[in-house]
Amino acid sequence: MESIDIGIIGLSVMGSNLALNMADHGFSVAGYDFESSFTTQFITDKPHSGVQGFYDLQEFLHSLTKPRRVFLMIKAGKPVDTVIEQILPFLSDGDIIMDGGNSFFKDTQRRFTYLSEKGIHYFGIGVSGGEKGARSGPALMPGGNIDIYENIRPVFEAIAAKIEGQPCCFFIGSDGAGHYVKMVHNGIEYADMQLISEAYRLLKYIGGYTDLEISKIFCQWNQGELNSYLVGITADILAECDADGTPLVERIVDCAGQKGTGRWTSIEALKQGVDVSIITTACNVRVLSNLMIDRSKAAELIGHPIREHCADTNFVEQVRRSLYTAKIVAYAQGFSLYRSASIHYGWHLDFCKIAAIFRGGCIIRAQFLNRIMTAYERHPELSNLLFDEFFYGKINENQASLRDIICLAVQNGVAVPAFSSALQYVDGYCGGTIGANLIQAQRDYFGAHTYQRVDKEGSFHHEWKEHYKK
Ligand SMILES: NC(=O)C1=CN([C@@H]2O[C@H](COP(=O)(O)OP(=O)(O)OC[C@H]3O[C@@H](n4cnc5c(N)ncnc54)[C@H](OP(=O)(O)O)[C@@H]3O)[C@@H](O)[C@H]2O)C=CC1
Ligand SMILES: O=C(CO)[C@H](O)[C@H](O)COP(=O)(O)O
Repeated sequence: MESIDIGIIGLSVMGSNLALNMADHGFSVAGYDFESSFTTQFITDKPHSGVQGFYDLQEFLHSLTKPRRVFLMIKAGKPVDTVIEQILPFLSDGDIIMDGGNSFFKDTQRRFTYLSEKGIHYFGIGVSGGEKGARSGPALMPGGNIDIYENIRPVFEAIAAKIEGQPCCFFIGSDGAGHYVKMVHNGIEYADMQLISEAYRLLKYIGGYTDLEISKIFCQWNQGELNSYLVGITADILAECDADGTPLVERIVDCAGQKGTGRWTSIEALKQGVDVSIITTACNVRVLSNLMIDRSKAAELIGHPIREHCADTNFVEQVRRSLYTAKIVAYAQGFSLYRSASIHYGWHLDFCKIAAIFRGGCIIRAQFLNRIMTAYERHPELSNLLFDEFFYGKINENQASLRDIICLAVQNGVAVPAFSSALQYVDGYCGGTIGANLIQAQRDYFGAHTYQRVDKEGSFHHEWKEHYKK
């Protein structure tokens, strides 16, 4: 025994496919799942000479070469703590536990410290790419102790997606940095999906296009600057029909779940004082989508404009430009949060490398990540992507389309909260004053919170006539 390179606990969608990917790259893999039928299914449905299934936890851990490398690919949250406690008695000094699930980064920081004190090394590894990515090349975001990273680097670089020959995997930073980067990746994923969904609804309800026609439009868009995994799969999805020929998407309930990473991004951004309004909007839409009964009640009570198919010949192009522009803003917001977190947590995040690894394997892979890389290569300290010449150039080029499309949507009662949020961000950022002078005055009026002046340094309080009159 003691000869297997790496052990994976959790043989569901992700764990089983990552195990096969590792085995394809010449690593011997031990697989274990607390549900024995998963192990049986794993070794019978997907047999591989490099993979061995185990039914006994102790045997599984004893099969691993020391220092042991144990990769957890299980449900995030309490199960990770439970499994860590279950395996700890069988581990020795210097062994390595890696958590590849979507764990909250603060849990990863806590586990990192807890296990370090016990002589166990801990890595939080962001994994993106879903089932297919796990099998043939995900994007990987490892965070932990850089001195130990060399011990696991060969495995992860081997199995990661490759772009221009480079693995979509690099050491992100200490303790929870890898999971943080994955969390915001998912936040951006929520925003991107919501924007695409709004573009679809515009094309459908204002453009009057059928699902199949919209699939072709997305297919066309995927050939240009919007080229991305999510635009590509949207084209596929819209072309898919149910048994009777009805577009399948029409048969799917208008209600979407969330496991938490988008919401965490939004909460974290509020704590950091960073505006990620498009991500927050996308979370809110998922929340609203779940209020099915309330939504139908509201639809009966509150009148709605009659929708017209009022698109002109330029309409599709205007929606495309709007989607591209709003997408730029969403990524700019996500990367602003990286910047703030990098300073706050002392992670020294490399934004260019983060954009680079997102180009392959992951759900938000997109051609325009090359533009983000270029922007950070040009200006590593860029405080907001919108200050890069390519991106502000695109906003200048396309903002008229975004405004026109939002007006059309508002007039027709087609909700486009993420498109609107993108424009509000741009207008708030670039439109001169945003009304905070009046807010300062109000705070000083009711709470004597003081205000700052444009013509003098310092803090001032005013004896507001009406407030202080006897
Ligand atoms: N699916 C995806 O596209 C992606 C998922 N992830 C993350 O990867 C992780 C695994 O995802 P996925 O493969 O989809 O599977 P699930 O998120 O459905 O989790 C199922 C796995 O977690 C294990 N598990 C659940 N509860 C416990 C527990 N209390 N103790 C021990 N094990 C437990 C299950 O084991 P058992 O059979 O014993 O119940 C099973 O192996 C999750 O954290 C997920 O968020 C990351 C990227 C993409
Ligand atoms: O991490 C992922 C993709 O990158 C997972 O698919 C995740 O489950 C997506 O988040 P949610 O379930 O909240 O939509």
